Amino acid sequence: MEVYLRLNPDGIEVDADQTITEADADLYKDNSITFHSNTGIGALHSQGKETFKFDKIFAPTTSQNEISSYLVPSIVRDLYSGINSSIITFGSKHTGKTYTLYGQQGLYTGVVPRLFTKLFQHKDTCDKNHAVSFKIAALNVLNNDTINDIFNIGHTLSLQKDNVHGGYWAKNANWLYCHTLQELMSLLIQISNVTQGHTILKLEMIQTYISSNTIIKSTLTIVDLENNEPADNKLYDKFITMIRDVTKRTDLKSTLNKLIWDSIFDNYNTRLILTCSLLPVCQGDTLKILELSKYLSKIVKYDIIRNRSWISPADKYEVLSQQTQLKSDNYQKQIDLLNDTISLLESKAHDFKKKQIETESLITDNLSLEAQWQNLINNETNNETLEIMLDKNSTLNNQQFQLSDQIEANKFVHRERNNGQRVESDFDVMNSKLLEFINKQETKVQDILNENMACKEHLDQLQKEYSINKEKIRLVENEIAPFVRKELSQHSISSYGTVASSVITEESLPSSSRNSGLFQSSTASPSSSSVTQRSPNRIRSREHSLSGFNLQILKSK
Ligand SMILES: Nc1ncnc2c1ncn2[C@@H]1O[C@H](COP(=O)(O)OP(=O)(O)OP(=O)(O)O)[C@@H](O)[C@H]1O
Repeated sequence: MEVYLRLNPDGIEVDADQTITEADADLYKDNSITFHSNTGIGALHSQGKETFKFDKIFAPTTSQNEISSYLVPSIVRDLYSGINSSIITFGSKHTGKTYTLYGQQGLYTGVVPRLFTKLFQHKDTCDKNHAVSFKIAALNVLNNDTINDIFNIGHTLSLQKDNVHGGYWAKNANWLYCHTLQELMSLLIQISNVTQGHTILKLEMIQTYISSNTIIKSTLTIVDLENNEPADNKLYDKFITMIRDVTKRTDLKSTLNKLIWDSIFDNYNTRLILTCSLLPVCQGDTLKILELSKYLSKIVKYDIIRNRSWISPADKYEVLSQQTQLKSDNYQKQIDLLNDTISLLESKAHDFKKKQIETESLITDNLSLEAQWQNLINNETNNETLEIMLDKNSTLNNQQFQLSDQIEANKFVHRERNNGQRVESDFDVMNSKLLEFINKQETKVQDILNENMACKEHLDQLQKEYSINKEKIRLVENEIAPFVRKELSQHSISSYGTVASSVITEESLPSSSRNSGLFQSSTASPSSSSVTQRSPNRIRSREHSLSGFNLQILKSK
């Protein structure tokens, strides 16, 4: 942090008796002010002669151009180097804080508009590879600690921690992009028209180096602290308390303190401009401001640097450029690694998919086997079928073994027949021989079957005739014989056997036996004579004689 003092020109031209004169103080010597103990501020100071040192004292006659020429170039350089910068004005009432920052209303010739102009001028000199853009947000912090968004009037904002940039900022504050200097200037006018309480303005600068794919962000924070309160009131104490709290890292309570503390201490290159007046009526306030500077120089110069909270622009630039180089070096390596990892993962995924399909098919097979097994357990018929199948299978196996044994045996026989010489029989030859053998066997079987069929037909015929003859005998015995016996008894025929056969004619039978069909095939087969064991010729002659005999019986009646 650099601490500057700007003295207000009020009273410079008034009567020498009423102003601090060269005689009262060694003004601006080596950027310090020394008061003599007997007059003016020196008289107020209890310890008499006192010297207050600053990084720079801007005399009452310092013009806006001079102070800007001193401050602006270093701030532009910082911002383009990626270093955050802040300008804070603090001082007695109406001593030129706003005037220093923004200038006289309507003219805007203060440090800030000049700084903005220089930033845009520098942007125009950047090459095509180096793109620069700006965005701006502006807040008013009132004495009751409420925050108003200047770009969204009427909206009170709450505070939130800025985890990206550090410190605190207003939640949902409006950020407006500015593509031209004119846009930025018109926003500056808008800000100055609604200033109320403490005004905090943030300009974020984003630089993109397209070829190296690097983005550098830097922020400019401008704080115009209001001091409407009497000199002995608390703003000085509040300010000192804030600085003390921040350096001691104790919790900050006030919204204002939270909003500005990182602009002062957290990696910001801070320019604190203290303003005061040399008018006799302001001497009490001026003394407080001067003492403040003394306090600041003590704390800031030692504590902040010792805590390494502040990094010098050169160090920060070095770190940034090293990081950028490291990033680009590692970039390709990271891509290669990622590609390797991706292909490894893909192959693993492929393997896994394959295994998964195999497992699924195994599971399906198992389920089907299980179902079959369950089915077999549940169904006894199937069990029996299975047993039969197993039996058949084992029989088949036995036969196969037997066949192979036979083949082996054949080979052996074959070798034997070749006088013990080792002759390998080709399986095909063996097979065809076997087939030939089987065919022959089959033909034989077929012949036997045909013969059997013929025999069977003959047998059936014989059986049929046998049963017809048997029926005839039954008929003779049961129905015809009694009738014949009756006739014989009536005509005294002595021999039953000879007469019985002579009376068998259709007309002589009882009506129940006439259509029985017994006589239809009586002459069909020579075998029918087997019943009486007589030749066919003899039967024919007997019939002839029987019909004459029948006539005789009827005549005798
Ligand atoms: N160095 C200067 N040269 C010429 N005029 C100045 C200078 N400083 C301040 N003034 C004038 O003094 C008046 C008060 O200045 P300014 O409003 O900037 O004070 P301030 O400290 O911001 O006041 P406040 O405490 O009310 O915020 C303005 O009219 C301004 O133009």
